[in-house]
Amino acid sequence: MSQTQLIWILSGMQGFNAPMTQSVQRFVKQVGKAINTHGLIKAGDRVLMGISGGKDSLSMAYALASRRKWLPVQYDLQAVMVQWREHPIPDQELEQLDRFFAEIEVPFRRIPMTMRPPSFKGEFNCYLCARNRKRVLFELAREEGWNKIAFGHHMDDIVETTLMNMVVQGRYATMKVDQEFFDGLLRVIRPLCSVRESMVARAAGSLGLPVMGIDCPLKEVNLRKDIKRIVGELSEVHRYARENIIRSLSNIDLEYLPAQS
Ligand SMILES: Nc1ncnc2c1ncn2[C@@H]1O[C@H](COP(=O)(O)OP(=O)(O)OP(=O)(O)O)[C@@H](O)[C@H]1O
Repeated sequence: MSQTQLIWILSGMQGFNAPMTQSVQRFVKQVGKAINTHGLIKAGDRVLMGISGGKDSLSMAYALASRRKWLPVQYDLQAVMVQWREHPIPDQELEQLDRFFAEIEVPFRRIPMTMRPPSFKGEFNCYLCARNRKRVLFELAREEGWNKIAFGHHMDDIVETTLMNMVVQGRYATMKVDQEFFDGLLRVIRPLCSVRESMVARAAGSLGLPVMGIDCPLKEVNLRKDIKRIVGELSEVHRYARENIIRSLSNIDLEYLPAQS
């Protein structure tokens, strides 16, 4: 057996602990930059990571777990998936997730929940789903003393939310990178805030993360999909359109605001 073959076999055995490829290194570095710029994770923090099984939250888990290995700053991590009974996940996918989290040494919990209680009569939508999931995670954090909840929203999510608020609600508002709740007892953080979706996708692909095919009947029809296409078109007009939309959120020139009608 040649030396190269041996290295290849050994790195395969290391799985998610194998040396990082360049695209993964770039991704983890960009996450670290956002964490440092916004002071998102500090020594002693207890961080609950919301895991959907999609590429974003799994990549986030990988980045936060990897950084913890080489940083002098220590923090606790736990991964939690709110598992909707209405959308059962195949056993094989669950096993792959369990294996991934065991390898990156992060405890992983699944909390089975019902999306629509029998008392619910209205029409279900993405907003209600996200609100239910947040409620479950907030309750868990309060009961167990986790002081931060991390979500895998990336730069494109933030840009899309900004445009959706402008177009649909006539509001210039966005998701916060670091949001305080209950007088600062709990904070919601978004460590992927300055990473483009394309960079997350490249890292997830290169790592071979066990990304689940999420079985949501609303995912192909929602408004976000249209806005995503428009953001893509804007970035063809200007390659830094996404970054500039984000910058504009803290660079508002009030002089140009029209009088309120
Ligand atoms: N079922 C869930 N349980 C726990 N956290 C969740 C769940 N679904 C979503 N989240 C958290 O909320 C974030 C945003 O959710 P959204 O449904 O918008 O996912 P997304 O942008 O497609 O990201 P992902 O690729 O992680 O699924 C996720 O990145 C994750 O951190």
